[in-house]
Amino acid sequence: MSSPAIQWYPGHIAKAISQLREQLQRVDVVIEVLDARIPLASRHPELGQWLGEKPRVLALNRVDCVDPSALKAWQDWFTGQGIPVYPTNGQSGEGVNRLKQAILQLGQSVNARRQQRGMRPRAIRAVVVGFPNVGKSALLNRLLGRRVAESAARPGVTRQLRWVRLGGDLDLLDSPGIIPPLLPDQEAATKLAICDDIGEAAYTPELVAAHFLDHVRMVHPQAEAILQKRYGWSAGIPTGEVAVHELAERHYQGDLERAARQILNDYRKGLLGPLALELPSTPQATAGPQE
Ligand SMILES: Nc1nc2c(ncn2[C@@H]2O[C@H](COP(=O)(O)OP(=O)(O)OP(=O)(O)O)[C@@H](O)[C@H]2O)c(=O)[nH]1
Repeated sequence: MSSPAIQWYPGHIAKAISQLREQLQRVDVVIEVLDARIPLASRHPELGQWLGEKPRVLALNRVDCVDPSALKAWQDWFTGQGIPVYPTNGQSGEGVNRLKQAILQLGQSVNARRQQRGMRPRAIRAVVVGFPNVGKSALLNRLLGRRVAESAARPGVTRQLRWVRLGGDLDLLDSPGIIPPLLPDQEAATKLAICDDIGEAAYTPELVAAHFLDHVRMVHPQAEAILQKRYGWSAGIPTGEVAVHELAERHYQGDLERAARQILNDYRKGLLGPLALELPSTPQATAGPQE
């Protein structure tokens, strides 16, 4: 099935990216936040170039939204590529201490250099970057142990770069979700839409929900039974498109958009269970992350 056409680039993002690139000079460590359901689709393709040799850690956030075997597979996959990755849950705080230790450890060389020059140690400066709605603000709050950034269940909440300095061992720069100006990989863009990691204005829910149903049944053989149980579908519904139509007819007086939103929201809220949309064994993983 071909992916629905998706394009999204809100006005504030271009400005945020140029400010972010400016601020990177002042930063010791970069925390790149990925959506554990789609670790490849949620990697920003240009970030590697902007960062150069800057120390970086990956936070694989929303670990509660994927099954443990998928999580383990991704940890092994990233580790195998020499990329340190830290599974986190921005809502519960799980994994955040390990992430913080890794950040502080990476930043240690800054204070070692300062000490050599007879200067006093200072807080490590880190920036939290990633696509919209992946959980950057939630993680920032967890890392600082205080609710200082607004975190909400919709993309595009954080609009400006902002340093948060609480006088502890870590200063953090919160940044708006960044996305590339063009999304040439429409398969990846569709996954971002399914996971609510790009704005609703970018896509048609019916097409995205249909794609989700086709995709999730391909990746997880058990999804068929889960979907049948939740939506009362009989066995053998051939395509996601037919399934969305069927649900709309049965429950929403033929309103396809409402049926589609129901399916997408159920997935996003975890009501279909923890289901990763990408696994390292699926073909796209063999190419490795784009840099
Ligand atoms: N289930 C689950 N939800 C999470 C997790 N981390 C964050 N969230 C929720 O995801 C939503 C988005 O989180 P934010 O912290 O606002 O995301 P953001 O990346 O800062 O979003 P933008 O400001 O749009 O760039 C919020 O409702 C969070 O509570 C997680 O690990 N698991």
